[in-house]
Amino acid sequence: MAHVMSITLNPAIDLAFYLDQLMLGAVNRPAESQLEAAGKGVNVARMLAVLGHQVTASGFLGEDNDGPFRHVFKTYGIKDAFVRVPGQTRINTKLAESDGRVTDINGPGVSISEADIQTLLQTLQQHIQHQRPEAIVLAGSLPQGISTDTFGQCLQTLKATGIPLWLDTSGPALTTAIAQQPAAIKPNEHELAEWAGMPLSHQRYRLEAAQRLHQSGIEHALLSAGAEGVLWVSSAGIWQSTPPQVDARNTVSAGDTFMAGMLHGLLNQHAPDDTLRFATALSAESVRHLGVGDPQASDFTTLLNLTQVESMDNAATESSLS
Ligand SMILES: Nc1ncnc2c1ncn2[C@@H]1O[C@H](COP(=O)(O)OP(=O)(O)O)[C@@H](O)[C@H]1O
Ligand SMILES: O=P(O)(O)OC[C@H]1O[C@](O)(COP(=O)(O)O)[C@@H](O)[C@@H]1O
Repeated sequence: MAHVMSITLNPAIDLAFYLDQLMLGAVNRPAESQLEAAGKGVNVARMLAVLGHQVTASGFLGEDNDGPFRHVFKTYGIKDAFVRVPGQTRINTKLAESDGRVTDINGPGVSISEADIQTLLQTLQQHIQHQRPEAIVLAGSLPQGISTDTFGQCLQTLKATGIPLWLDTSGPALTTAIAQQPAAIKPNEHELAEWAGMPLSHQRYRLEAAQRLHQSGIEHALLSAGAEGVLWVSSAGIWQSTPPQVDARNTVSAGDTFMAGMLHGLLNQHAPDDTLRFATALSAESVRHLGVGDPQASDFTTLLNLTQVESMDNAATESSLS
């Protein structure tokens, strides 16, 4: 199994409520609530650790409320290389309703200073030199105090290590990330629509956008679209997957589970269709509950068998001719 470094610049403690139906402006009494250390890179780290990889997690954590993170790192055997900064890590609220709708309220996060950024870069360099990870994942939004320019410089530093860099972010940070030509990127269709300059509601537009991403110099362009599945454009061809129908209770962290599943398959040199099938089935498994996917779920083999994967190479050729 591989060593992976996972970076979360703006982690969160996720507070999830399960409601029949959200009533705005009224007292809501959820049937269930849960509090968990999260943030995109933390979720990816946890999923990779579950899949047997050695993971070092880094980024910034508020020193006043890092208990839930320390608990997760200990439980999953993740090496804690987070830089502590004054204040509290944000709490993100997830309101999951019985029809599968989820409302996210994601806070801005702690304020990061120039000195904090330098400390983080030194910490990362030490860990990278010492452990030589086979991949670096950087996932999630930017905290206050990190501009897209600074983010771009951090990405350049990471890319200069020569270690494949996997990115998942949104908004202006996504545009900056794409410009740095990482090894892989995984936006969802709403996030990529901003960069593409058009809604990606149809498969044809998604295919064009994913191809453009790959042609811009990104080896693995991964475009996810919730229950409609994933498009993957790489030099190994174009693949599409459709997840099985599941009872979607909480879609939070589905994207993180998917990204970890893809990295797992590629690090283990699994065939492209097996890699995509596994990651898609694992992310479908994850939406049935809070948190990342469970490859030990009793029906996981059934989910794998029900996940459709097909080569799109012909469709892409037809699309470029029309
Ligand atoms: N309702 C759903 N049913 C089955 N699988 C889902 C569902 N929502 C998400 N997934 C799986 O999780 C993957 C990532 O979800 P998506 O919503 O696209 O990403 P993100 O969580 O980053 O917004 C999808 O490609 C799909 O495989
Ligand atoms: O950094 P952002 O973009 O605010 O996202 C943070 C949120 O993303 C999550 O990691 C979930 O991400 P995905 O649903 O995309 O997998 C939550 O745990 C967290 O609250």
